[in-house]
Amino acid sequence: MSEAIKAKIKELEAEYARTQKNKQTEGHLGLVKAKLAKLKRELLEGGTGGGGGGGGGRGFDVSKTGDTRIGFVGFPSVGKSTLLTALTGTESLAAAYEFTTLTAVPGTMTYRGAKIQMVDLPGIIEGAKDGKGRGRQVISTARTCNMLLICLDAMKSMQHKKLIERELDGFGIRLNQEPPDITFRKKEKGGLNYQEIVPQSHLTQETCVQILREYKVHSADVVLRSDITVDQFIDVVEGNRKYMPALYVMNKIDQLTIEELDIICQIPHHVVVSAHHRWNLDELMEKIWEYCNMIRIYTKPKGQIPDYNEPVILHDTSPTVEQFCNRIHRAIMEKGFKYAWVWGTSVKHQPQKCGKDHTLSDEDVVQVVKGSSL
Ligand SMILES: Nc1nc2c(ncn2[C@@H]2O[C@H](COP(=O)(O)OP(=O)(O)OP(=O)(O)O)[C@@H](O)[C@H]2O)c(=O)[nH]1
Ligand SMILES: [K+]
Ligand SMILES: [Mg+2]
Repeated sequence: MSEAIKAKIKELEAEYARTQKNKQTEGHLGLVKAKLAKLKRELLEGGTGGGGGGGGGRGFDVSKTGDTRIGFVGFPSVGKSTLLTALTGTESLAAAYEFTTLTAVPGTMTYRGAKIQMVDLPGIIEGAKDGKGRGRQVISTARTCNMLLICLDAMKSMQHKKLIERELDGFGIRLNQEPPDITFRKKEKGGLNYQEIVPQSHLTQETCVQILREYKVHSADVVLRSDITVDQFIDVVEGNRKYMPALYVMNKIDQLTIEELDIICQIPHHVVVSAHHRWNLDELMEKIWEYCNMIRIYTKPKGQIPDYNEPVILHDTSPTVEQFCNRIHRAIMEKGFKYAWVWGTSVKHQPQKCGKDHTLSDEDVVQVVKGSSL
């Protein structure tokens, strides 16, 4: 069954490769891509060892603790375990042979009051997403993280970066990409309502119709608010994509010359480190904080001083009071939230009475006032 799917994928990939890319063929190519996306999903969901659904495959059984979870992904022996030990103090066996780490090893650290869980993972190899090694388990666990550290050996070919990206991409993980700004809503009837708010350089109504037909969707609202690619459109139709921030951690820089270092520094989203010598880990943490969009909000119980030791961590550049409340307890918004007193840079007056839609800033202090407490 999976052999048949793989053969069909090969056939479609060949067709895609030999078709000229121009305006006339765009619709057809879109259709080929949609067919490919569908088949690849079937392959992932149907393969051995996978739990099916939710992107296919089951991750390692590591309970999530703390505010933020960061996963280490990379080829064998790039130094993931050495890095985990250097950052968290949790001993994860490191050695000069490949596949030293065979399961997920969590470690924790506190940074600027946030409790960060770091998860060292087994090395992955090419073909991981199709079930090679523990790849699918690794990538499934990676999907549960707030952010990924793509660990690379700075001495090795940068081809490895591409290979890792392809493996993650094949599992529905989109690195350092925003979800496309479009509305896609399936309907019972009424045909396709296609609207371009922004002119499209890749997608046309015809391509859109063809792709949706492949998914047996005949009626839908499609509103395009940004200029997107055919692949991005298919992502939205497929659903279940995971958009994650990622940093490329270029390890073992102690082995490089200055000239080699200069070249590596051109890679976007990179941080150079030496896990072994603990070089540049400060910058790594600084960047992790930035990439995870971490914001600290201090809670202030009525009549008490704010709790500056245990900030509530939100992962958003502009979180609202409502998001803050939901992070503490779901029931707050449902049961009697009236307003919040807010101190800090997000407000003019100290304190200021704010509604649920008010946008908070890093290090604001918030006191929630509930109806029942009056
Ligand atoms: N020179 C140098 N060697 C390093 C550095 N970090 C790790 N190593 C070495 O690289 C080898 C592999 O390190 P590990 O931490 O086991 O690598 P890993 O990525 O966890 O490997 P697997 O678990 O097998 O996938 C070990 O011999 C480490 O001592 C570094 O910054 N510089
Ligand atoms: K190793
Ligand atoms: Mg390891």
